[in-house]
Amino acid sequence: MALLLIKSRPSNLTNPAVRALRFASSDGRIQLHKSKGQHILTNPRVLDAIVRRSGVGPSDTVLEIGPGTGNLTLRLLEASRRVVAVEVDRRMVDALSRRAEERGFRDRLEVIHDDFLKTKMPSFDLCISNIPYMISSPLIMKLLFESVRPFKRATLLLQKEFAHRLLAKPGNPGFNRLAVNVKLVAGVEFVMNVSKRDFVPCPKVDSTVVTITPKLETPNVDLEEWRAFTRTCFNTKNKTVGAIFKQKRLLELLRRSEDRDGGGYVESEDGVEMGLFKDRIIGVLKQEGFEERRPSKMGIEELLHLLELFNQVGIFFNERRKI
Ligand SMILES: C[S@@+](CC[C@H](N)C(=O)[O-])C[C@H]1O[C@@H](n2cnc3c(N)ncnc32)[C@H](O)[C@@H]1O
Repeated sequence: MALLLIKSRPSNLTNPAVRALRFASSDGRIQLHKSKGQHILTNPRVLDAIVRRSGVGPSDTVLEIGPGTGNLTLRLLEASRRVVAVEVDRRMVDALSRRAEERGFRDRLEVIHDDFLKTKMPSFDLCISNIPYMISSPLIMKLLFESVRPFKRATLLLQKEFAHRLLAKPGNPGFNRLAVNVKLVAGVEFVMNVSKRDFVPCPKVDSTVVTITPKLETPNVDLEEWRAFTRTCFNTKNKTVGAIFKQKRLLELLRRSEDRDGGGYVESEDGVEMGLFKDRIIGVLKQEGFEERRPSKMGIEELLHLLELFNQVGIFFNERRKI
């Protein structure tokens, strides 16, 4: 029986202009690549605190994204039933596998050698990771919207400013589309700040640990439509939602604008045009150019439903709030 599972796929992260850094680890010298976000968390107190605050228990399967040389992984193996780690760098996969084997953990560790954003999502109870910061947004979207089955919680070490935008309330500076998308399906909580001095090599920015807990019930919404809708709302900087969709006026205009064939365009005060065909919204045209969208299944009723959901996540249509 293969005890240490390593699934492999060639990496496409082969930028020749990569800026490499020298780092002396306990496993020998490994060249760390900034382009892969390789900042190793070395402070044992912080590592222990992350494990403790994650609430991991002996029955949990943990997903770790970007385990690196395994400083966090070994602690997670001590505390959990099983760890599935996804790592893009072959050298890290080897270093981690060696360390896990030395510590007698090899039958409880599965290492997937792949880019997390491209790999098939494994099943897991908890995700606990010091992630590569440059893929933070797509990583969180993948966790929340592509998980095979519901998971309990994700405990993530994020760049401090990024974490604070996720924690921001509607109307606060920094509140962005990712925060809205996350808020629809999950709750985000602050856990602790981590100094940049706790990493080797020392990054330019401090970090923050947050937990992201999926809601037990998610709203009844076509997530693809929701994401297109929030993209429209957040593409127009420094505007309120009310300015983008003047609800009554927009709907009146939409209905009146329909031509003989059932198609038409209307323009809002902010230069946002919506294309209609037989009561279906087929595209959004803005001052900067046409935003490509597949013909939408969304009709006027669905648009109103999305606006209602916006209220539920705390963005009120009629309030003059900046988003
Ligand atoms: C910030 S380091 C964290 C290392 C380790 N978890 C720690 O706490 O010390 C990020 C790790 O993610 C890996 N990585 C970068 N991009 C990745 C991707 N797209 N998929 C999976 N792993 C990735 C890097 O090779 C690196 O090992």
